[in-house]
Amino acid sequence: MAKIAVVYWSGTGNTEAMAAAVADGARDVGAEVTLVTASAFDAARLDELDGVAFGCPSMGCEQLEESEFEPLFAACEGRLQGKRLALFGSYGWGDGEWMRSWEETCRGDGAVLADGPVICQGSPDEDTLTACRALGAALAG
Ligand SMILES: Cc1cc2nc3c(=O)[nH]c(=O)nc-3n(C[C@H](O)[C@H](O)[C@H](O)COP(=O)(O)O)c2cc1C
Repeated sequence: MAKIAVVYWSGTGNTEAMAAAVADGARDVGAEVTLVTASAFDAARLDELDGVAFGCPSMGCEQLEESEFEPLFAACEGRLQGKRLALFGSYGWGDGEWMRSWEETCRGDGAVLADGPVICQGSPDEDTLTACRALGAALAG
């Protein structure tokens, strides 16, 4: 059974709803899933996981949220070599630039993207939640 963590930050609940759907998708294919906020996750736990999904909305100016999520992600970066990874998050008015740079950073860290990132504007609709569940299943598969 694959061990997966879904680690997210969400200010107003949009990325949180996506995180729950990613976790559901991974559970649906039999994975053991931990759904956890960035502030409650420890980078060292990555070593015991088969895959990790990170979720963070576009904040700052097309950046990761800087007080909790970015420091956690920075602490994880050295442990991403060869790690199966999925990315997701919500944005407001941009064109997804934060996710393109984040994906590039993760590839540079040696992570293996299980599938393309899932992003959505504002709150996730049913299609987005379906895509999130598929992302979780791909990560666990
Ligand atoms: C301080 C702040 C900065 C933001 N910066 C951006 C941005 O650069 N680009 C963008 O598309 N959306 C930006 N947003 C909008 C959020 O990404 C959007 O509201 C998102 O749905 C929030 O997701 P959440 O509910 O998971 O917190 C920003 C929002 C806040 C509060």
